[in-house]
Amino acid sequence: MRYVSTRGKAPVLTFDEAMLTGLARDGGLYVPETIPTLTADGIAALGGLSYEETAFRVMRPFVGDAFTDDEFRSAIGKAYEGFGHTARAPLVQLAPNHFLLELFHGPTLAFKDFAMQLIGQLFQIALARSGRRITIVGATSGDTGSAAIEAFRGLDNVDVFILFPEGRVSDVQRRQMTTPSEANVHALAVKGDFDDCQARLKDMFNDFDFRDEVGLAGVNSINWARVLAQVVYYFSAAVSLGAPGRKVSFTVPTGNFGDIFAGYIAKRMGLPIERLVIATNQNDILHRCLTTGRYEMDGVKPSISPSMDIQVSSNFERALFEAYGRDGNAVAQLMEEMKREGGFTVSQGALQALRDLFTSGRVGEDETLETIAATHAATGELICPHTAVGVRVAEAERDAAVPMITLATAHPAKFPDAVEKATGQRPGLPDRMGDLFKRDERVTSVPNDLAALEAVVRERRRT
Ligand SMILES: Cc1ncc(COP(=O)(O)O)c(C=O)c1O
Ligand SMILES: N[C@@H](CCOP(=O)(O)O)C(=O)O
Repeated sequence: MRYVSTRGKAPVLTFDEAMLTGLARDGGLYVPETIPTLTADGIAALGGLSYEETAFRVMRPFVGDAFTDDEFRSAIGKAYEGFGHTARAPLVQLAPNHFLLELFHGPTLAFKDFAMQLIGQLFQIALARSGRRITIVGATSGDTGSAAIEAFRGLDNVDVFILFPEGRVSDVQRRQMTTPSEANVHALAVKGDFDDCQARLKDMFNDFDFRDEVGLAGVNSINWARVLAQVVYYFSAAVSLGAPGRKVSFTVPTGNFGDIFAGYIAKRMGLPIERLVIATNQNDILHRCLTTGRYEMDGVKPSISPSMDIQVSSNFERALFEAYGRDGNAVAQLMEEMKREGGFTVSQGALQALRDLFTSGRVGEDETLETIAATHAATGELICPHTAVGVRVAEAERDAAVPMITLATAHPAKFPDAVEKATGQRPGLPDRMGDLFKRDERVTSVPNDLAALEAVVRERRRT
């Protein structure tokens, strides 16, 4: 299996190379050259299997020769053994034909653990083989950062630097990143928003001297392996509701577009998905784009679902690549225009292709609170604000005939203030995290400036 860049000008790589490379050297994102499919029988055979075996069968065709079957199985086994639910990604019924897919039973209580725990294992195998050491730099609006730290903390051959927007993540999220005491972990509070963090991260990848000097690697959803690991739970959920014999739809609370792009890959692989619904908070660039055809920056507005406070949605580039018939030049031009003018207009043909695949909805702050309250009143479930954005859009978009699965992307205890405001109940952290607010914090405040950030990485990384 080979991987090509969405901008068409970077070297073609194998799975492990693409995983260790992160951003392509032409600024694009790696995608598989072809998308493997599973037959209806192959999908039906997933029924009743463990999450781990499903993961192996769904992801194996994308991995090629990069890992042996034994290595890959062992990595999957270790990745999910620490999850707090035997099903790993259980489904809970919210209403007739509306289900929540709980993706927050991993070590840091958000869906990011599904991919990060796996790539942590795969990186270790690949690095041990090559004898390399790397510097991971990640950008986070709150959840990716702690998941990355959890997956890579304490490793001798990896340093992890996480850029997060100062003052714009929840207290639990910040403490998950600032309290680990391992010497290879560095939490950097950037004076800016998530878009600034992600832009500086991409600037670092495009500074080839720096990139090569520090052995830069990326674990954001820039990294294809992150997206791939998230494809699995679309299969496990759909099969448990009757796929391939029965169609299902998914609503996905969306920011950087990685999670819903994984759903698109599942559909391309043959999973009978009727609709993929994008749910945004007030940072609604994706909803506006699907509605108007114009993808235009509007400034990040802080919200009570802070992990989705994103405007420049990294993986949308992967969707554009598909919508433009895999034309890397066209994508490169759009991305240039975005950089120059802060927006671009999607061609009619590509817009239609996107609309054939995705529908969308936007949820304001009060509606998010109302949805947390209404869900609690109707079902007794406490849901996080991101999940609430999904539930609200799903309720508006779903039709009675096809089961709708809304992705519950984080544990409510990561956002206790919003949940308490809506329901009067303050969700508690699991016992193993009970001392989170007693631990010492270690964080460096850094300006939103490439040279300053690169200087911190150079100075702190171990050589
Ligand atoms: C809790 C939560 N929900 C939803 C999202 C959106 O996911 P994506 O960026 O893959 O669209 C994120 C992060 O991006 C998140 O942390
Ligand atoms: N919401 C994310 C933003 C970064 O997402 P990624 O999936 O591109 O790594 C976060 O919580 O950090």
